[in-house]
Amino acid sequence: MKPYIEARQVSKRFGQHQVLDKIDLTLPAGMIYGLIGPSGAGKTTLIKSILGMEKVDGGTVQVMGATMPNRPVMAKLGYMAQSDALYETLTARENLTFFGKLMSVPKDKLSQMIDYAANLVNLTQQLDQRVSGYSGGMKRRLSLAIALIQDPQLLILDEPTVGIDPELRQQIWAELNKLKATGKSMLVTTHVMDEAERCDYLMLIRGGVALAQGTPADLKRQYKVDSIEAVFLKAGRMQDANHGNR
Ligand SMILES: Nc1ncnc2c1ncn2[C@@H]1O[C@H](COP(=O)(O)OP(=O)(O)OP(=O)(O)O)[C@@H](O)[C@H]1O
Repeated sequence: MKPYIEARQVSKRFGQHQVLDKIDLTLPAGMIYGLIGPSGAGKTTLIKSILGMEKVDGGTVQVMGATMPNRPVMAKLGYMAQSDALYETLTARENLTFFGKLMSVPKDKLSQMIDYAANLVNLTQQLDQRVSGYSGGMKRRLSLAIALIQDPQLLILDEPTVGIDPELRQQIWAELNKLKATGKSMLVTTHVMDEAERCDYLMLIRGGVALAQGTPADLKRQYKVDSIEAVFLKAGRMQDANHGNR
């Protein structure tokens, strides 16, 4: 079976600024892949390049065996962007209905999927409230519910848990793991180190360069430290030292 995502040597520049430098990423079925890095590292640009929303300057990207953008593949994936794109004057239910129809969720399944997705993100009680009255965290949760509405095989989630309280974050991660157990895959960006530890595989990215890639356990072993945060700091110092030597 082809990997869900296969990116080879992806490079991207904005003007003179090299934002991605020869990135390789392979996401097979049944895996949670974490992209972790500081603000401006290139995580969102990598995701947009994978989705075909940014044109790359070098390298190749395939999603489910297709070059993006590709409509049939888009229908099989759920994408949660970093900024919420919601209809503020509509209720959450109306938003979910709109996006469900857009994603061609069968009519007889739509209300069941809305209940499932709303329950997952703990919005069942507020489903019929207008989004304009939602807090930032509630909007994040609704965006996640929308990404799940067509029961996608592949989820691409850009900072899905920003503004979400720790208890609900735990629940969301538990659900992501359940989805994974059914063969679905997720590409998730995060700043939060304990979330990085929950991923099956990580790419540490800084200044558009993949500093390190591996399972959390492998990375800690390789860098001889006991946390992903420490791996990051050590890999970053090594990157700085190499730059200094140039
Ligand atoms: N359309 C654009 N035009 C010019 N520069 C851009 C554009 N989009 C992103 N950049 C630059 O590319 C770099 C990487 O941005 P990107 O949003 O991919 O980082 P990130 O790792 O997702 O950061 P954050 O965690 O803050 O979202 C940044 O320096 C950003 O300013």
